[in-house]
Amino acid sequence: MVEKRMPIPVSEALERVLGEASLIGDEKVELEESYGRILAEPIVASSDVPPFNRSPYDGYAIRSVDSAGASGTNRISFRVIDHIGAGEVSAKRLSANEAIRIMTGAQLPEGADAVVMFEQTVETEQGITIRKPFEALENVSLQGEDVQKGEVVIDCGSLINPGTIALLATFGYSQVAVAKQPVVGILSTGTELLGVDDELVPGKIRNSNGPMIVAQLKRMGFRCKMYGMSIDQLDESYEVVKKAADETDCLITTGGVSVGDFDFLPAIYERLGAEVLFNKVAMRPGSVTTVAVANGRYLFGLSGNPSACFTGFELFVRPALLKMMGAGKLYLPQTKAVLGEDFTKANPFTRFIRASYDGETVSPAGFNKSNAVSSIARGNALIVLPGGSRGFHRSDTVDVLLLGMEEGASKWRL
Ligand SMILES: Nc1nc2c(c(=O)[nH]1)N[C@H]1C(S)=C(S)[C@@H](COP(=O)(O)OP(=O)(O)OC[C@H]3O[C@@H](n4cnc5c(N)ncnc54)[C@H](O)[C@@H]3O)O[C@H]1N2
Ligand code: MOO
Ligand SMILES: [Mg+2]
Repeated sequence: MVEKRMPIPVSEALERVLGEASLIGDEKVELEESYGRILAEPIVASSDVPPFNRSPYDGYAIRSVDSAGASGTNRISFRVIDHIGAGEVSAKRLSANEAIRIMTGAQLPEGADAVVMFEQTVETEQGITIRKPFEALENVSLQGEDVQKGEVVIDCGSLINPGTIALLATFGYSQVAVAKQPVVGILSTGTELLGVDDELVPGKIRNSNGPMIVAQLKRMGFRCKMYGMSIDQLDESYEVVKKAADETDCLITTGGVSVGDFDFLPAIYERLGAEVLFNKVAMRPGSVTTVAVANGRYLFGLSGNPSACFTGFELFVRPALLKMMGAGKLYLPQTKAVLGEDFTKANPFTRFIRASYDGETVSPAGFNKSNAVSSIARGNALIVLPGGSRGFHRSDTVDVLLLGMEEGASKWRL
């Protein structure tokens, strides 16, 4: 008798997975190594930004009071007493009707409270004339207008993006506290599997899941430990899984989780004494996705079918790894879009369709069965159709998860 498995909703499965995540700890890295990592400390402004009042234009620094009453018929003259570029500080202090020629980024001289752009001046023998009055602080970039000293600018748990790098540099963080990255292992199971260089022979296929998961991890900035391929033989697979599980924080296996005669992962989990969190999820593809934990380590048993394997990674592995790092945004960004074509198949379970999203419309990316490889490559998104629904039509609005975005979302509605 084949074992009867009870499917649980995706949200419930996710909750069980995330409930097992323990923080991996943090480490210091050089600023230039920190891109793509998760901040393990908030960024606190060590100074105002900008740190001084400065000119946002190339022009002349003046005292606004001196410009009062200026007009086309009453041009007001200024004597130019100094000339500074960014990085220089004038030693002069402005007196009545004096101006300092100043370049963008230079600190406003003493006494000055406005800047006149070159284009608003006429040069004369002695200096310049202007034809309009300026208000106090007109054309001045104010100290602290961007960030104020002591402010928490970026929260702990944020992804370090290029802008974060700019901030870290602004505040003098030559080293940054970031979350350590979990050690992730990958093992592809299946007697049918060949390496990428092998010739196809009857009954065999090349291992595509292994390299695909390496790339899914790489997209998250992770490297991984490769455990290659193992044949469907219980003792042999057990030894590899045991070794890999001992050496990693998270082991991802592909294949061998269903109810077939050569699907040995369930027996391996049992032999390991692992706790199986679930082995059936109400989703398509990836219904057989199995997640277990042993000694505080994750064992992700992703389905062998490529589309199911891909989806299982994005839905469960990705948020779990991010949670281990204390990330604030665990989930793929979600949006709504208009369906580009009919999808009339019934959805007994929540269905995740590899799809192509153009910013407005989303359409299935071709052949979309669990065993499909092509639609993974052609897609940049997943359409989510709720379980128990059928008959989605062109122009209907559907939920979409976006793939490959730099940073995810902090909430999910599945
Ligand atoms: N009687 C039942 N049969 C099946 C059920 C079921 O509920 N009852 N579930 C089906 C579903 S759904 C899926 S999905 C698959 C899952 O199977 P496994 O996770 O056990 O994976 P395998 O049997 O090892 O392989 C499935 C499929 O994928 C190919 N594969 C495996 N590894 C790779 C790889 N590394 N690269 C590319 N392709 C791979 C493999 O050759 C098979 O074609 O079970 C259904 N059966
Ligand atoms: O796990 Mo299977 O992918 O539902 O097709
Ligand atoms: Mg199988």
